[in-house]
Amino acid sequence: MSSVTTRSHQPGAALDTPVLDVQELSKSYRSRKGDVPAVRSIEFAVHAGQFVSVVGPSGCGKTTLMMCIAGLLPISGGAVMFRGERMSGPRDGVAVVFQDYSRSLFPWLTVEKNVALPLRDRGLPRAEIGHRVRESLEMVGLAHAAALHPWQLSGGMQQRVAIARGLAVRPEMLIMDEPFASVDAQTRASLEDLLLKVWAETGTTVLFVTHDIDEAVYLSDRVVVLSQGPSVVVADLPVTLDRPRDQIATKQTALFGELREHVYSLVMASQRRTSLSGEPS
Ligand SMILES: Nc1ncnc2c1ncn2[C@@H]1O[C@H](COP(=O)(O)OP(=O)(O)OP(=O)(O)O)[C@@H](O)[C@H]1O
Repeated sequence: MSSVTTRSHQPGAALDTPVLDVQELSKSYRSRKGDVPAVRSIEFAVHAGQFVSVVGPSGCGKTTLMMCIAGLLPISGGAVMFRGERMSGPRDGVAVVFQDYSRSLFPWLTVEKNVALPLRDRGLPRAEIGHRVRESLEMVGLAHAAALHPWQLSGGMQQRVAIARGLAVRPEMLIMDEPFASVDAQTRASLEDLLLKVWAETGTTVLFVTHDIDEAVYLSDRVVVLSQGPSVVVADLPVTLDRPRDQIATKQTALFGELREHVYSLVMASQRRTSLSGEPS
């Protein structure tokens, strides 16, 4: 059993201080023709322990937004506040998991060494590194694979290693950018459930980007819907489905159907408005 401190998750509880407060964030990329805006004026907050997903039309700026929030890209305007402090670069309390596990894991390092990497960077003592690596590999069910190399694992297992690496730093917030987009549907469902289990065990705040509206509704406490790029927030919807969730029972509820339809219609409406006017609304 994992020795991680277990915090029982109560959606709606301890929601006073936002862990993350995104204030009028804008980001433009430089091009030869001048600045090209990718996100316009994004505003939302995420409170401690919440699971919040961000969805939007393809190319609307989801990855750009996540990179800005993680402190990996400089912002053009507004502010990203983490626990009330303005973020100006990567922070120890924030871990990021990307879609492409094959590029984020080092093939020449064992699973154990991949997970240990950010802990070595932070200069943690050896014994503490060993403890945390074992703990996070246990959380994702990969304790037995510690001595293997990424290329000896399936895609789903490699993404579990990437998640373990994020968890090993015991982040206050885990940012995930389409983490399950490169695996098959069955693996995706089991990774979603694994993530919900780890989230409930650790109480980590999760900010999750996905193309998949069903996935966003299934996992989240809230779904933030972005417009076509340069994006703004068009809706911030609470998801009041009971927890723990179940791939079959939850998705059969009337509420799940209503929520997915609502989010889907918002995304489609935003796409339609853009293609009719040529301008994002
Ligand atoms: N490094 C860059 N330089 C210039 N423009 C960029 C850069 N990265 C992204 N863009 C542009 O910014 C806009 C938003 O891209 P981004 O990848 O953030 O969107 P996305 O919503 O994550 O896309 P997808 O849904 O396809 O994953 C796009 O028009 C894209 O072409």
